[in-house]
Amino acid sequence: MKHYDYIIIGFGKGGKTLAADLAAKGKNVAMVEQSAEMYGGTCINIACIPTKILIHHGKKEEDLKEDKQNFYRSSIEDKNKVTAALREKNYNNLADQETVMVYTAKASFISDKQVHLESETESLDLTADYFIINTGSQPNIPPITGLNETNHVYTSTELQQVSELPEELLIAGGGYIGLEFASMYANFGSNVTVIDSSTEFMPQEDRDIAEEIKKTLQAKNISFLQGCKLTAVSNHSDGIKAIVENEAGEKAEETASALLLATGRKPNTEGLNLNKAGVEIDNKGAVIVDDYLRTSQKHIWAIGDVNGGPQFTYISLDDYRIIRDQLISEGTYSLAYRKNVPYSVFLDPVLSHVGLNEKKAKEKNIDYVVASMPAANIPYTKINKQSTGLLKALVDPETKEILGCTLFCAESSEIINTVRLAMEAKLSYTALRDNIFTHPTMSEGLNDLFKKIDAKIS
Ligand SMILES: Cc1cc2nc3c(=O)[nH]c(=O)nc-3n(C[C@H](O)[C@H](O)[C@H](O)COP(=O)(O)OP(=O)(O)OC[C@H]3O[C@@H](n4cnc5c(N)ncnc54)[C@H](O)[C@@H]3O)c2cc1C
Ligand SMILES: NC(=O)c1ccc[n+]([C@@H]2O[C@H](COP(=O)([O-])OP(=O)(O)OC[C@H]3O[C@@H](n4cnc5c(N)ncnc54)[C@H](O)[C@@H]3O)[C@@H](O)[C@H]2O)c1
Repeated sequence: MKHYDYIIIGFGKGGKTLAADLAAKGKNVAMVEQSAEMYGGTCINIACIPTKILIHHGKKEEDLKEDKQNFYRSSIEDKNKVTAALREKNYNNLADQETVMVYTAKASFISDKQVHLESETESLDLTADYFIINTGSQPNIPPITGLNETNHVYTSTELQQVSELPEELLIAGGGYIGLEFASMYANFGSNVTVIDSSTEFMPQEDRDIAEEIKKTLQAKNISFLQGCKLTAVSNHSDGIKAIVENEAGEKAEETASALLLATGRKPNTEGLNLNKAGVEIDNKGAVIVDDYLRTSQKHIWAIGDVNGGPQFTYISLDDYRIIRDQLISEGTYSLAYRKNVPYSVFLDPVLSHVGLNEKKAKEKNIDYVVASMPAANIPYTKINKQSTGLLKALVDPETKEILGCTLFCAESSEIINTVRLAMEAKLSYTALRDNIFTHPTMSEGLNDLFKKIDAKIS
């Protein structure tokens, strides 16, 4: 039986980066990926990269989209071309290493030192000293009557494979995927309705930000059925019929050409036989880890979505840093040091956030001053013609440090990283107020946003 120093299960962001580092140190590594369509993991094949390619195409000028079906088809083709190239590059990055073997098979544990690999062509067992579980997450599908008998119902992965633009798209779920897809498909020319079980639109955001976003999405003709659950689906002429139930139990019918299920994602632990390895999971199926991402077995780590942390590619990468530190360096970096995790929701314009907003500051009883500014105040919006949006910043009136920032404006996914760096460095808000930014740019909006704090601080 072949023995490795490390077996990594799942070709995710953290695992593939770790595999390359371990190979550079001369370690023997087996990378096990269940699907030849998934070398490189979720991000490059079915998530961040392909969806952002489509979002980018969707934002192009209207005259290019005159034949919307044709335009959409060519956007899907472009997306497929890029992901295929990335997949190949990711495969070769590891397969070309002398001490790495890539196996295309589904892995499951036999014991805490042995895994079984199963594919259409091979069935074998491997042993290792150490294991990294990096199996990601999968769509969480709530119980919906008629799902298995109904056509034109898709997960985010499946919808990206359909090259026909749905005329009417129903989306169940008003979270990251639901809203990004709503904005994107509306830009491509679909009529979009979002069914969201949450009573509040974007409940985690401050109401002024959420209202600005909702107004912007409604201006794209996106409709919202807030506080409503999708409970049943059936075939209807060339599309689907959906039964939607509000909190009072009243039922309504919606019809559309297609339905996207964007109702959350759950850790991918089914079928791994973790009990045979003595690795514990929680009641949501996530692998239980300590601050160093060690599982209940000290020689087995879990990295990325599967450990139940925030589901972002950059968190999988930061998980990698924690494990790399233990394997290759002094092992001091841990979850305890991870603060101010930013996020960007790729709407049009993008919503980005880091740290506290007013809602969270109030919940935590934290003293703050706040300043806000319309995106239209930034001179660059006269050039990019993207004047929609609102910017907000919270500052600690005692220390003058930045507590948080929400940017709903063009290019906010770039700008937010500067704000986070200032927060991590514990700089005074005046550092951003007075920073020399190039001109004309969206970033220079930070000068004006933080200048507004002056008047709030005595
Ligand atoms: C539509 C969509 C858009 C997204 N957009 C963004 C974004 O813009 N920015 C962002 O930061 N995040 C985004 N995310 C989230 C991000 O994609 C994930 O958080 C990230 O890819 C998770 O990476 P990972 O390292 O946990 O594992 P993954 O990249 O998910 O890799 C897990 C791999 O394990 C394999 N696997 C599973 N079980 C087994 C097994 N038993 N044996 C062998 N192999 C197995 C899977 O096939 C998969 O390739 C998005 C997600 C979705 C669905
Ligand atoms: N830009 C990004 O970084 C990005 C983009 C896409 C996805 N992601 C990641 O992927 C994860 C999964 O995204 P998601 O949007 O699927 O999950 P989510 O948890 O963000 O949102 C799920 C939504 O579904 C709703 N819902 C649940 N059951 C429902 C039902 N029966 N009917 C109607 N609504 C229902 C919930 O109220 C919630 O709003 C996110 O948590 C995020 O971390 C990140």
